[in-house]
Amino acid sequence: MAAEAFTCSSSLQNCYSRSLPSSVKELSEAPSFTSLPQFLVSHNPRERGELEPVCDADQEIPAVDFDLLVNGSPDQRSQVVRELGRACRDWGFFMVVNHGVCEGLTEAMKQTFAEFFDLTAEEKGEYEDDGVRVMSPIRVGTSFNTAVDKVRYWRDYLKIIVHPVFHSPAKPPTFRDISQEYTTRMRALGTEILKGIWESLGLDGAGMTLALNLNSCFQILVANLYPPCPQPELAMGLPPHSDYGLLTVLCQNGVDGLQVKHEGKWIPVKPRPNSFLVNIGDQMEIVSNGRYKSVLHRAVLSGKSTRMSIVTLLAPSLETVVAPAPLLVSSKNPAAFRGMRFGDFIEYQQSNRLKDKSVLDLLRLNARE
Ligand SMILES: O=C(O)CCC(=O)C(=O)O
Ligand SMILES: [Fe+2]
Repeated sequence: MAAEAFTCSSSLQNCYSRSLPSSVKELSEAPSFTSLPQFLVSHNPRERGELEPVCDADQEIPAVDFDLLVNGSPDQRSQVVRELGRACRDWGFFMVVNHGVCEGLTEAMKQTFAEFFDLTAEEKGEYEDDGVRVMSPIRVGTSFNTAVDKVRYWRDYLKIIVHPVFHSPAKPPTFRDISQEYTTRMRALGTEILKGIWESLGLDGAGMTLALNLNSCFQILVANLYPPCPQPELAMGLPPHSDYGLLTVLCQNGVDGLQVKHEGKWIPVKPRPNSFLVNIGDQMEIVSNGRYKSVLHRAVLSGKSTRMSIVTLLAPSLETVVAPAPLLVSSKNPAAFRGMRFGDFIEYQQSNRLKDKSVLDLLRLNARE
């Protein structure tokens, strides 16, 4: 496919109903598509002087034993809580092992997402993301937000708000049951991890649900699809960003691509069988008064394989005004952020370009960061 013909379609933007490629998946599958049109060139490491990844293994990434956290003796729990605290402080992300979520469920979730992405453009078009109604419960699209992106990222997505009200696309027929079970398990897992993190800050774990209105927490399920890219070094799946929630639980399909910034360097995170990767989000940085920082990460591409990641993001209810926990604020540690209603934070984050920690940065109260 000629780059020009593709470009003038203004495609990947509003063309699900037309006979043009409507996704990077479709584009990637076109036999004659061999080079990227300019609007998909989103990465030039030399120009940006970015640091290249330096580690080719992730053995240092902390692991947290979920079973010991919830079923261990009080001593074992205290030990895991301390490890959680260290992981949050030093890394902002960690692997969760012994989580008790059956592998069959995670595999079924990946499979049913793959079937969704295989639906026709017309079938998916019902949920097309217009980039403006960013709180629509089900959104399908490409890039991050095509209404504001300067360049297109090489990523197709399906985003579904699953709590406090559960939503599901009608197709494929298995989607509803599988996603309901998966998201319920993820919410339970995430809430227990949040409790451990809360305790590691010296706060009362039992008070967390009330403080963050977690009974009506905001939870979103996102599938990211990164098809093989003909020029992977010139494009990005997702640019460096932090996640907007309290924490994110991620599973991957076995293809490399996630990189996390740690001590100024990009570290590739190898998908580890039967584990979830958890990272701290912006709301946790705010409530912890900057003790636990949200972590920058990005998705790079493969020339050969399709990568899929499934993201569960947990956050306070939309009405919650998120501010530093009062017990973590003192004259020695003044509030580092001003409070903001979470619903306003997410709308702003989703309506603007994805760039580093730009939304959180707007709330900083002093320059000590
Ligand atoms: O694909 C990945 O591994 C990361 C996805 C991600 O960062 C996101 O959806 O926010
Ligand atoms: Fe992310």
